[in-house]
Amino acid sequence: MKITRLWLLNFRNYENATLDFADNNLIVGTNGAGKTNVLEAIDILATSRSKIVNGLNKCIRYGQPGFAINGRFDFAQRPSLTVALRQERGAGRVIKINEETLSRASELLGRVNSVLFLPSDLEIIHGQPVQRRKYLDIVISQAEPEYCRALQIYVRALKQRNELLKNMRNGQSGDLSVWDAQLADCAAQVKLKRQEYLEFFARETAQFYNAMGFAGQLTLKYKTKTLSDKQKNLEVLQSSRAEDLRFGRTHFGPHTDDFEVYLDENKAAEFCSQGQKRLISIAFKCAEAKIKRQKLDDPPIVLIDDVLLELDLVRLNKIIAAIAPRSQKIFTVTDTGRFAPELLKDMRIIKLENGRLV
Ligand SMILES: Nc1ncnc2c1ncn2[C@@H]1O[C@H](COP(=O)(O)OP(=O)(O)OP(=O)(O)O)[C@@H](O)[C@H]1O
Repeated sequence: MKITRLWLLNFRNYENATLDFADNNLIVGTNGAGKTNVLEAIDILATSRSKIVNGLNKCIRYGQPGFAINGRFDFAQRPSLTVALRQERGAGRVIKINEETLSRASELLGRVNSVLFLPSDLEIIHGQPVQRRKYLDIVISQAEPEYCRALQIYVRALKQRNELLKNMRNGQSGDLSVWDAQLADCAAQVKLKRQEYLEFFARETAQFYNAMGFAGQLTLKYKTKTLSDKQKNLEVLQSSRAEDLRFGRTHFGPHTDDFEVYLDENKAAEFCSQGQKRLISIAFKCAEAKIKRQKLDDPPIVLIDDVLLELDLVRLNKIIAAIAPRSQKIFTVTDTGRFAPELLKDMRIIKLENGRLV
């Protein structure tokens, strides 16, 4: 799929702008011109969230009551799609696909297929467990929207159980069994999917890392106590009630999962250089693109914010070819000098200045 037109109203530093895209695009502008904001907006149309800030209110142009983003997406084999997202300060999102309002934001998942490369992807390697879980959960949810539903039920049940544990700790009576049953079931579903996707990531990141021309064996370790069997999860939840009651929270379940990345048996977060971590995070994104290409049966739109540009051109070319041979690509750069003429040949150059096309 590809995005052909993006319209931004009061989004970040854009008052009102329309951008048209070709198959290969290079967004050029000085620091702060609004290049990343364009990629963020496209990614919001895919996930209904920002990967850069928590909460869409922060994306509203300063002093304005709300923003709107509108994207038109074309497919090789299907009719085009218009996705519109409007956010008013303090109110929820309204999302429309082809003018029809969605009742839940999660209905958007899987409709727009994109992969966003950001400098902050390094956090996959050395960030907190919650950031890795979030990354994995978003990828799986986009590829398999049913996963998102199991996860939402899990998160809601966990919140209710923790609430009840706190009340019971304060002397109120309560029955944990309803929440235990829901948690045990969803925990098994979440665990199985995370395991499946981490196995895929393990295989693919190792291959992409070596294909970029770097030596070393990349491996992943899924750190979880959650079990694939709901009955066994239920037994653990029941047997850990005393401890949960003492602390007023649930200790067991996929909300405590994590995964670690190793390069030649050394933990990447502690052992690897910044450059190596950057390359490993790029390998993750390449694997993500492959997952989406396979699961969603359509090459994802590849959005690359500066990050790959530290690499030499031979590697850059290799990566671009490996990520998505048939994908639409949108790069951002501060100047075109980094790009060899042969790479620039087929690119649409989009010049930006202070949130305006020039
Ligand atoms: N909510 C907002 N309202 C108005 N302007 C905003 C808002 N959020 C961010 N900005 C502005 O957007 C600009 C940053 O845009 P962006 O991150 O897209 O820049 P960039 O071109 O990618 O820069 P760099 O090359 O440094 O990464 C800054 O000038 C910032 O002040």
